Amino acid sequence: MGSRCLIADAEPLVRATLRRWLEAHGWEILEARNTQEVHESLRRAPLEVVLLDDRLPGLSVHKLLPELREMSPLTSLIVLAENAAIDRAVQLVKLGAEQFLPKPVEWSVLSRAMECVHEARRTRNPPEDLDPFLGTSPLIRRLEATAQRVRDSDRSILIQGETGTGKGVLASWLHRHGPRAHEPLIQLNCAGLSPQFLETELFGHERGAFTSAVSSKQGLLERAHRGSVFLDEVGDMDPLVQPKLLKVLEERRFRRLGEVEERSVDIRLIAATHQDLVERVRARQFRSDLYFRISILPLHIPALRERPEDIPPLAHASLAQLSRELGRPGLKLAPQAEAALRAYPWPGNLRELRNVLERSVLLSSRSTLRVEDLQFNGSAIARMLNELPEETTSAPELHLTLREVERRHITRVLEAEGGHVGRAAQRLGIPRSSLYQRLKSLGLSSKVWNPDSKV
Ligand SMILES: Nc1ncnc2c1ncn2[C@@H]1O[C@H](COP(=O)(O)OP(=O)(O)OP(=O)(O)O)[C@@H](O)[C@H]1O
Repeated sequence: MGSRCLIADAEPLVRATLRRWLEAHGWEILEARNTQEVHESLRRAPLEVVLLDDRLPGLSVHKLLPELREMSPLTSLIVLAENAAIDRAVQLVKLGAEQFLPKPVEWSVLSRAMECVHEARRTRNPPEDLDPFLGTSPLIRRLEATAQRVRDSDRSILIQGETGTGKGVLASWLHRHGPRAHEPLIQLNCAGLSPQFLETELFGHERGAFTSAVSSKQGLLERAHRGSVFLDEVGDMDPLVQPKLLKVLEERRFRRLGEVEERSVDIRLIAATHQDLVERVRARQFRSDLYFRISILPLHIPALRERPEDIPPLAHASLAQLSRELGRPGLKLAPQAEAALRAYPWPGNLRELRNVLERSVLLSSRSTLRVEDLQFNGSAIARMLNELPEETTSAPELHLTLREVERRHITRVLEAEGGHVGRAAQRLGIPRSSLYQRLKSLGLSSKVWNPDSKV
């Protein structure tokens, strides 16, 4: 799934034209015809970008922009306007717009604007005020003890952990509590970047290095001089760029693209990956010399399902933060809601926990969330349920095949048991091994159950 962009414009033709171009460039598109629909879309799902016509019916753009800024601080707001006077642009930026594009929009201008959005997201620093060691489990205590030991070292650190476990949050903590805390921390996500792009981002280029290099550009390494570089998804780094990174780590030297002279740079590398790097080395996709260099000090963040006792304190911390951000004081969890959160397997880890709570708070007016307020609908389990055929009201289940009924029932029981195969098997009255066989033969993907769960 691509990044999400909302096109907010009253003109169907404008929406259709922008949609076609943006979809062709990998964006997932939502549309809004007025300001009310903009609010609804933002409440339903997180958005990376809103392309906002400044004459959208409903609230004036002067009122809407500050509201959207507050509702969703990480969404990029780009205003499209026919009146492209500079003082107007300045005014809109002051109100919270990130960019201002004159209408009719030229594709090259839009392309640059969307690239800026991607760039800002790739290099955006992780939130600084989160405590990466929240919880009481032995696993998280061990991680804290190891992190405390390595934070003062100047060696590279490798953080491993599933998606959403908080690798970026830990990287930020390591920088802020390390010897380079007063110097910059520069972040780059290496996933999906072509070797040329990655190289110019990291090392910069000289004027004329390639056709579109009309001026010279400083790379991220130079910007991070004396500070730290956080390379997220380092396992995805193109093999052509890997030896150049190794050279920086070993010799502290590099060349900008198209430059003859070498430059020196002093950085501390914090790398992160959700992949098994040893496996990548074995498959010859990651250089072994670079692996040994960056994995001297490895830190592993455990998945949330391995430490369910940490879920309640993490959920309470997220609710306290949401209380502040959304102006909803006293947000709490009812005991059953807390138990439901504990039982869920959280394939998307802390990020998913935060998203589920945010959605639940936005869609409920209660300050103590009950189990029925919890909005797991973005989760793998709920998606599976939604994919199942609708029940007919007159004769429920009669139109279903036996296989479909079985599939539906097993999915429901697994959902009720938070993806826990052992407990689901007990409820179904069959051995765990038989349930695994049924899951396989019914084609239920491991996303709906927790592969590590024990009876
Ligand atoms: N210690 C924490 N306390 C509260 N929330 C957290 C914590 N760590 C992470 N989160 C939540 O999870 C989100 C993802 O964190 P982060 O980007 O650090 O994870 P990640 O492991 O680097 O993810 P990815 O593998 O996708 O790069 C954060 O934006 C935050 O909402």
